[in-house]
Amino acid sequence: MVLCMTDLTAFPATDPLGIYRYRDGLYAVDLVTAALELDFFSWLAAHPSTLDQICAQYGFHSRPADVMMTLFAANGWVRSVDGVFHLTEVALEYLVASSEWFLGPYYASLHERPIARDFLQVLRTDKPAGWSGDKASFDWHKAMEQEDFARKFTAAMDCRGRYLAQALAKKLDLTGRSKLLDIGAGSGIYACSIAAEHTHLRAVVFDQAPVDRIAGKLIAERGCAERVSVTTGNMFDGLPTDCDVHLYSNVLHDWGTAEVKKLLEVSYAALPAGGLLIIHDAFINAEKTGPLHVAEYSCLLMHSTQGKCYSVGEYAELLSEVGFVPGAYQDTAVGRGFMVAGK
Ligand SMILES: C[S@@+](CC[C@H](N)C(=O)[O-])C[C@H]1O[C@@H](n2cnc3c(N)ncnc32)[C@H](O)[C@@H]1O
Repeated sequence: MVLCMTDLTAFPATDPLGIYRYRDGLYAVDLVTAALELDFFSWLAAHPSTLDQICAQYGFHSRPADVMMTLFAANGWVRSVDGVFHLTEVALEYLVASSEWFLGPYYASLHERPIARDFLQVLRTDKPAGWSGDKASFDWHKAMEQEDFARKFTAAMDCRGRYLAQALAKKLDLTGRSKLLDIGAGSGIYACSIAAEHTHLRAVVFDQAPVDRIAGKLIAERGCAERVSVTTGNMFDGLPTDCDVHLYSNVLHDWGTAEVKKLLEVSYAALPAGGLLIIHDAFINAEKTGPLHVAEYSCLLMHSTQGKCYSVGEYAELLSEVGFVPGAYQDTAVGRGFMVAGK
């Protein structure tokens, strides 16, 4: 019997990197524009500073300021020496107002771009753009409970995952594992692709309404319903206890550190001894100097959610605090990768 009507193990013939990258990196230019509007680089040239000192000087919060400095480090515009950020030669030549090569005025016409304006707010409030203000008070997490928004957003995650999920599935070692829980699964594309690749495995797609219904329909259409089921729930309230593998794919990056830690705790409580946790996401490297693609994507997440792209080191620290034993990080495709941890 054919379990998956769509062949979720087949790989496309060409590399979509450039197409993902325009979408992922869209907001980075607006964060650079916001910093230039504040003449941030001229100040940093005269005052090499730690992240805390930068936050104190500008009234910034550490999450958005960290995303900003990681973007500048990934571009090679700042270098951190013992936690103190210094401008590099290229930034001193082109980003400092007193330099004859200063390019600030070239960006001045971009100051009024809505996302650049938003970034000034997010840096100062730590609130995702539109959440705090009167702009129709858009709340991404609330919007996901509405049928129309959830359908569109889930379709976006699904098509993105069609390629990424296979790249992940092919690299995972799930020997001896029996049941995977895909938490905040969206359409279930990751659970279906992993089940297609690892034919001994069953999977459970865990999400909230109405995404659960959307997922159920797509799983059936893909012919995967025999081994992939759907469970509805709030992931912060507890998880099914009959799975020996947990997957968080592109979920933790939507949340602040406190919520990430809470989700890891919920997973730790639900997994059996010897259980495996997989974080699939876009990771900043341990030194927080890149990759540039991920540093750019982190700008978008910082703008629109409570999260960001966390570094390998930040995840390892949180996992250890909760009791997991963090494992190695591995690249998959288009700036993504995964990290495993054992209970
Ligand atoms: C960014 S999407 C990731 C979807 C999919 N894992 C992927 O990699 O494309 C985040 C998902 O988390 C789900 N989610 C958010 N809050 C949740 C909650 N409290 N309980 C369960 N699922 C939740 C959303 O409905 C959404 O499907």
